[in-house]
Amino acid sequence: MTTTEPPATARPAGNSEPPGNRLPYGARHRSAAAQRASSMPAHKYRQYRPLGLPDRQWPDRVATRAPLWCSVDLRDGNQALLDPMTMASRQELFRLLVRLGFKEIEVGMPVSCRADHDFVRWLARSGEVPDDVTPQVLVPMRPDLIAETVRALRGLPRAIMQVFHPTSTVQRRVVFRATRAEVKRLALNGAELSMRLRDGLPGTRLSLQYGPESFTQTEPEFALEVCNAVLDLWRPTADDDVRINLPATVEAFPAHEFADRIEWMHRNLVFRDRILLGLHPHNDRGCGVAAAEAALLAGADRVEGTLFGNGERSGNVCLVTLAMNLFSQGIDPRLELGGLDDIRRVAERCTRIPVACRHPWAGELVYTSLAGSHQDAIAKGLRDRDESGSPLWEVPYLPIDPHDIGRDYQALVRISNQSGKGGLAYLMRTEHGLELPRGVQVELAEAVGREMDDRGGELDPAALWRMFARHFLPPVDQRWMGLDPEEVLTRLAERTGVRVQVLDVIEQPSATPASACATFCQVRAGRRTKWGVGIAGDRAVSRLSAVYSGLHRLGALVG
Ligand SMILES: CC(=O)SCCNC(=O)CCNC(=O)[C@H](O)C(C)(C)COP(=O)(O)OP(=O)(O)OC[C@H]1O[C@@H](n2cnc3c(N)ncnc32)[C@H](O)[C@@H]1OP(=O)(O)O
Ligand SMILES: CC(C)C(=O)C(=O)O
Repeated sequence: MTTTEPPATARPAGNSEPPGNRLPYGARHRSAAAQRASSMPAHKYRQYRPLGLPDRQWPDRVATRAPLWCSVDLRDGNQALLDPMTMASRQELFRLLVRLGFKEIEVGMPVSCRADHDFVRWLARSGEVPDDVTPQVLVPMRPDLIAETVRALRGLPRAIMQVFHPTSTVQRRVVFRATRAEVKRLALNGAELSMRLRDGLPGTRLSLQYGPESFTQTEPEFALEVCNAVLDLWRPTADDDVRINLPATVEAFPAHEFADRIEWMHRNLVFRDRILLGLHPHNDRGCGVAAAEAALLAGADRVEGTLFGNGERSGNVCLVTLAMNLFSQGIDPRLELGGLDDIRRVAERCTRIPVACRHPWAGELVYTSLAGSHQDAIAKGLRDRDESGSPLWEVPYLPIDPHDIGRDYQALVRISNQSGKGGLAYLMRTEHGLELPRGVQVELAEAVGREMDDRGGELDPAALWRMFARHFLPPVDQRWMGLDPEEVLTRLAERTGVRVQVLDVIEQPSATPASACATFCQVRAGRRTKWGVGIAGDRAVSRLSAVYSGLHRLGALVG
């Protein structure tokens, strides 16, 4: 498609007519139809108008490389904090971002407050900006503020200055009270001044970036008209570093619509082969990551976002999630996320906002399973991996190897009343060195399940051991010591009149604790069977204890 007109089906955003292609979700399903209408005032809101890009290409593409990342933690992230960052926390976060490998970092809006200004000046003077890192600053399209911003940059060898103004229908009407032509003039005046000041800033290579703020609530053809007008003015050469940044200032529609609009812009922007096309997604609908991923497939080169999605309202797009999503597909994320828990702690300290325990990839609980069948599958997957030595990670329920982000396997399985034998066996093996035979696993799971149903909560590995010991390791009657197990069984049978047998014996020579020998015996008394366990430094004692344990569990020890 070569036209700059939006496709025939596109209508300006904000039109109140319902779109023609609504999908009646569940309309033919009886139970869906039975849901009654709510009293929510949905009439106050309008549905977006789909752009309608019939020959869209992005759905058939797959990601092959990481985009150019730009962290806006120190600007958009900071601007959203109730308690903005101190100079020390800005410095700490900047150093972290550099360590992680960000090459472009928005460091503030120098005209917004003294702290932002001072931080940019600190960067210019401190020598802390590595040669391959470019700081970015943001400035509204106001001549006085642009001039002041350029002054704040002096001394920095490189910088990106992002000039922006809102273009949405509602902001044109209520904020600027201006026509489209007047808003376009505002853009051109600011763009012209930025270019002039850029060329007069000695010692600084200044890259220009234009952002039509509220792009998602702007008619696509107007957003394109303004962007192309700015580009026509800047006339980027192959050597210039010029960028267009398309923000989902407010996430206003589903991810596929954002991608359609980005693909349409990508096809119709002038000088497209000489500029970087960036995204700045927010997360109002909770789809910031999905929207960014789709829009990258649609032609964008660069993404602005924050660590763990801190930012205005529901946040900016989370760059950790985007990068980890690529990593989990076998693509180098070009960010060093190997110490994700440390990264999270620094971000939490600087922003004073906790990262949710379910946050993708980074949350405290995201590699932990409490459900029995999941625990069983994870344990089997890890064992298969040990045995096969395959370099590929294929463990059920764990999309990546937790080691890759610095977690150990200890917290993978946690015991609750939802756990089954697989999870218990995993913890008994990894935490206590006991390889429980399947029969013992089953009996332990029954016992643990009953107790956990009564007491609720979680059973940590030490408590699990205590419960195991209570059920399977009764103190052996001293009168038994030195006896032969077979002899004990014969005597017991004579005394009780019940036939007592050992059906199965499994020995584990060097179990922990204390490198003891563990013996598991399945014992039958009459028709009933139970497993018993003996752990002792001496093999014979261990075996005798196991028989004793089995009989004890059967209630067969009388007298
Ligand atoms: C989506 C984003 O995150 S954009 C970044 C938002 N960040 C911030 O707002 C934090 C920093 N902002 C500030 O510190 C201040 O708003 C300043 C210093 C930029 C301006 O302060 P003030 O001059 O007192 O203006 P104030 O913010 O109250 O009002 C905005 C004015 O600028 C205009 N304006 C707002 N945004 C822009 C813009 N991007 N370009 C040009 N003009 C703009 C408004 O129309 C309004 O004009 P008016 O005074 O004629 O009504
Ligand atoms: C100014 C732009 C990039 C922005 O922060 C936004 O639109 O959210």
